[in-house]
Amino acid sequence: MSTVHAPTAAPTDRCDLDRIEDAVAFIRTHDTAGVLAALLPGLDPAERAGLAAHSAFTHAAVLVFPESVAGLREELRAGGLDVGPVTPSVVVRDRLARRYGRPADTLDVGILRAPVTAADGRPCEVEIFALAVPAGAGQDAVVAAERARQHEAHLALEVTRPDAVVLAGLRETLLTRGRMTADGGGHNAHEGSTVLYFRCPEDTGTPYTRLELNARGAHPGVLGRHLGEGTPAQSAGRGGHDGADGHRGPAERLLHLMTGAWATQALAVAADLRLADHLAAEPRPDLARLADLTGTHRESLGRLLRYLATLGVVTTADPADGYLLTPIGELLRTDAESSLHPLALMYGGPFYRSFGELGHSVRTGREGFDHLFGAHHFEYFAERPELADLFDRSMAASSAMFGPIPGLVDLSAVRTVVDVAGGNGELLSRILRAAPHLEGVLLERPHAVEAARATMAKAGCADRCRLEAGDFTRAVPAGGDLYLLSRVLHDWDDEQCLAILRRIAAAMPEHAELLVVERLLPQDGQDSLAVPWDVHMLCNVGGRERTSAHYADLLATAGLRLTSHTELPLDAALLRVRKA
Ligand SMILES: C[S@@+](CC[C@H](N)C(=O)[O-])C[C@H]1O[C@@H](n2cnc3c(N)ncnc32)[C@H](O)[C@@H]1O
Repeated sequence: MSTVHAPTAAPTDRCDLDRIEDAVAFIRTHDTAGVLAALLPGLDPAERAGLAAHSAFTHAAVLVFPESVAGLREELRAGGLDVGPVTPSVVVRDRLARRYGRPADTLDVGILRAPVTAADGRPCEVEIFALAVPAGAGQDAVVAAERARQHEAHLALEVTRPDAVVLAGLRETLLTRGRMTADGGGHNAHEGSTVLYFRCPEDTGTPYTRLELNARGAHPGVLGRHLGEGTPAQSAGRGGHDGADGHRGPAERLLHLMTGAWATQALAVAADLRLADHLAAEPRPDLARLADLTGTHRESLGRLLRYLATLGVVTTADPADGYLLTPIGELLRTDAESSLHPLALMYGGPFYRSFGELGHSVRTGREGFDHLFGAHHFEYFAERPELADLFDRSMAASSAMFGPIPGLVDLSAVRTVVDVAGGNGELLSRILRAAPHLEGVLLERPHAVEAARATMAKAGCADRCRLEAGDFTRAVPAGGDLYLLSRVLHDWDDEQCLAILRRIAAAMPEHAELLVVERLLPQDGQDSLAVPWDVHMLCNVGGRERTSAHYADLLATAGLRLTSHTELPLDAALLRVRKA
């Protein structure tokens, strides 16, 4: 296929056809070694050659959204791609259903496969997952989020002579040297094969976010270890990194869990010393140089760096050659986009001290923060400008979760957006920037309004945004077309949430929509950042994380209706709400 041409009045969106075309071009220009170089830029040539000797590139996969899967097949065939018959996809359909809280039977996902020759002349395939989106199907949010995040785009390797030792070695190299994360897998008894899924590091520079490693036969030992590896959140939570924990016994794992607070403090000290900034400013500074730059005790700093290396924050082949930041460590730079530097100081500072009062919270149901500091954290921070500023910057640190929101909502008919407790204005400014016809109103407590003013000015939206100092339990600005309530409800118990939601419902005109951003507790015991953050809310704030069903109940009691929810980055979700 030279180009995928959409026929006139093509039902399939051009961007989807481009994505397929890109996948075909990727296959044609890559052999196995090329795929490994693209996905694993951190590997040295010998490691890459070792992997390439035992595996072969088999396919590139993308997810697209035609009006009909059969129609897409015809378009692709007309464009010269030799597409085989459509087969239904259960795995991707169920993943989409779980991700977006939709019934699986409302999602029609088919698989199309077409042969494409790889750069080395070997036969490969492009694998096209197609979710049929007929006009008016109400799948806009799913389509927008998947196009933005490309969860299903992946590359696949086949282990050429699979045995348990080879498979274990490949897996180990991908996890430890390739900085990939275990992301599930399974044994298909019907096909007699084992598949291990990996999530790629974020800096690969390809649109492919996952790698699939297929091996003929059953490999229960390797598969069991891979499944036990868990998600990145679990790995971070237990203080280990990469694949190392998969090989630890129960006592070692428990010791790592028990000493998680040491990792919190090591990160906070690294942040306080601005180690990441120093490591980024010079090529591979060595220990003596870093000790000079940070004014620290050289030998002790070396010991801290060794610990940070085991946490996956810095790396060094030999300390004498100097230290480098890993992609995780890069996020501690103060100038990184969505830098987590302020959060490292917050979780290692005031919230570290108050988390020591968790026992009090569990025994009494009351906040550990108030028990230690004598005031609710909002009051305590409000009276201490330095802490209030750190809190605002901490909230901004996880604002990556807001990225897809302007693309998920049709803003064309909206005129006024009201952000209730909008914090430093990060979310509202992103929405105002995305649609220059919009006017914004941001309600905040008096001490927080100045931070929002600075954000609006920086975003060039100051003249389109009114800042109101006020209290959402007393009044919420009326007459908006779109209301935002981001990371507010989790700060409060159900009774207080109802008071806030009733104020908002009273202020909303009939046509208005409310967007709620929160982390959702999983209903099925799965891992999510919402789970540890729920305990943080209990101890430090007096609020809680909730399931979508819990939010739906609260909203209904306040005269509102949850219409859908969509995944956002960092395990957050966008809940879309209308008046009941
Ligand atoms: C967790 S922050 C979320 C900020 C912002 N919406 C975001 O997602 O970044 C909660 C915000 O609620 C504000 N807040 C707390 N009580 C309030 C009240 N009674 N009226 C208005 N805002 C309040 C706080 O000042 C804080 O900025």
